[in-house]
Amino acid sequence: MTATKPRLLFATTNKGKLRELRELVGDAVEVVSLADLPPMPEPEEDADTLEGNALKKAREYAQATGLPALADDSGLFVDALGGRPGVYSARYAPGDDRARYEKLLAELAGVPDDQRTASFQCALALVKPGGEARVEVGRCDGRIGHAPGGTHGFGYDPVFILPDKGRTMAELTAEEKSAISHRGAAFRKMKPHLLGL
Ligand SMILES: O=P(O)(O)OP(=O)(O)OP(=O)(O)OC[C@H]1O[C@@H](n2cnc3c(O)ncnc32)[C@H](O)[C@@H]1O
Ligand SMILES: [Mg+2]
Repeated sequence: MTATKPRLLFATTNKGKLRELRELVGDAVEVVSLADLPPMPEPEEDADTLEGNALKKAREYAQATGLPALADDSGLFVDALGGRPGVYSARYAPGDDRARYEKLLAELAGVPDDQRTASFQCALALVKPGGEARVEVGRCDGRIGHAPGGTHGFGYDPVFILPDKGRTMAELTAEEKSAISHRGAAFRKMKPHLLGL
């Protein structure tokens, strides 16, 4: 007899996140994405923490669909900018990912290497249809380069250097990224709770 796999909504509009989360979860659950459902309004990300926004997104999508929902709120925290863009990373500059990392490089022009430290941080929230909620966080430390490099990943990956590897996040394979990333770290803490759905 085969048990039915739990269904889980990956509540994100970001294709890069969706790809990474799908690979992380493997075939343990049946993944539903927003693209599989009728269009619904995007939650307003007006909390002042990643945890708050992740919970808000997961709650609203779980309520709207009746499915357990996993949402991700993440950002890049740059020490020389007092932690900016942080929780506002998606809204740091209008346009695409490239416009945002180009603005970051411009803002950091002239800042020496030892002051270019930064961290990617991720909050994952799981909300069940009954409202039960859980949040897990993950973090990855590195520094901002002087020019983009690499074609993998998404977002700010081309300008985020892993000092131990001497490569940017966008120069890693998907597997290498997930093994060390903020999202991979948060996911590994969340995984047991996904299997218990
Ligand atoms: O809210 P959803 O629909 O999930 O999608 P989003 O792209 O708006 O996601 P966020 O609100 O969490 O904003 C995160 C920002 O940080 C960037 N980001 C998140 N994770 C990243 C990663 O692993 N590598 C590079 N950039 C990342 C991403 O490109 C966004 O600009
Ligand atoms: Mg967003």
